[in-house]
Amino acid sequence: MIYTVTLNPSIDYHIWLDAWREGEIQQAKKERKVAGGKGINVSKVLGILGMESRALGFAGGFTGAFIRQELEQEGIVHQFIQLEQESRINLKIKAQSETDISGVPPHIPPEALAALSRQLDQLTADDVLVLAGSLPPGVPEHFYQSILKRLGPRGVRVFLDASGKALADSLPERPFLIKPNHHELGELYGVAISTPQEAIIYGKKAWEAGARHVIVSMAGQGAVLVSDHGVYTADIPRQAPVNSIGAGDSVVAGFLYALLQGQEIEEAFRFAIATGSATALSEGFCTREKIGELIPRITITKVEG
Ligand SMILES: Nc1ncnc2c1ncn2[C@@H]1O[C@H](COP(=O)(O)OP(=O)(O)O)[C@@H](O)[C@H]1O
Ligand SMILES: O=P(O)(O)OC[C@H]1O[C@](O)(COP(=O)(O)O)[C@@H](O)[C@@H]1O
Repeated sequence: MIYTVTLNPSIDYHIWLDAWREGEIQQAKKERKVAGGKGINVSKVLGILGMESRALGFAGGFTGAFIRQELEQEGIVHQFIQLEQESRINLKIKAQSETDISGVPPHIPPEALAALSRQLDQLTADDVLVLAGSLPPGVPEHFYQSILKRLGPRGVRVFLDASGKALADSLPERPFLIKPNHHELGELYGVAISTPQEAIIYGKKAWEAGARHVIVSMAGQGAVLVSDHGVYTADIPRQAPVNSIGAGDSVVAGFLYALLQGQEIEEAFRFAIATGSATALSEGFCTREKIGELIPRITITKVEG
């Protein structure tokens, strides 16, 4: 079974304005409220691809009830631990440019954290675990690292989408995949990364530090992959994004799906990037049709190894 963990899920409240005008009352043109958070998005995209997963994490209040209900409507099995405090609401304002405001997260009490750890302790070598997204208050910064330490030696493959210290500390525990974007990878090494060549240099450092596959996503510039199988770049068709929310999560889901389908690394990377781009070029998430359309338009080049 694939388990996704979203410690800090949200209602993503997307709102479209003609233009952002500070200090004024404005009428929205359109709005959309969806269950969000990185692990949840991975479960949703796996669902679109026809692959079952189980969503874990914490959820509370009316926002938590909304998140659970939406997952049920989409046929995604979940086992969220109930919180007394409300899950957050993240605002995504689409005007001349996109502005994201992340809501205040709930505090996670120790007993909720212990309940999640008990769920994760049931996993075996047949399972894949996706740990994705920010850590709400109450969750120690080394939480992802400690899960990797416990489950890695049992043969559980862990896909990790984290940033900052939570990512840095996890690298020696050999996560199967990490997927920082170029800003997050730059932050990890205290540099600014703006080209695929630079992403390769620092992606290799993360690989040397222990991550077995490093996909550095670079929004409209595509991505690079550093792995035991070599170093690859993915060039994508240049187009203005329709929606970039969830594009990174779609890359993680696409890579996981393709590998479990038995695809070789190069084709799995192509599929992952097609999945990310299909989401970036759609209003909601990718569709199978859009992914199929994009696959032949993505150029994968093996640059080393
Ligand atoms: N403008 C775009 N055109 C085509 N694909 C895009 C665009 N923006 C993002 N993507 C796709 O989505 C992937 C993830 O985007 P990115 O913004 O790097 O991730 P994150 O959402 O984690 O910040 C990219 O590798 C690319 O495949
Ligand atoms: O847990 P974080 O890092 O605050 O991210 C949560 C936000 O990221 C998302 O999962 C989207 O992530 P990506 O755009 O990186 O794929 C949103 O649904 C959510 O609002």
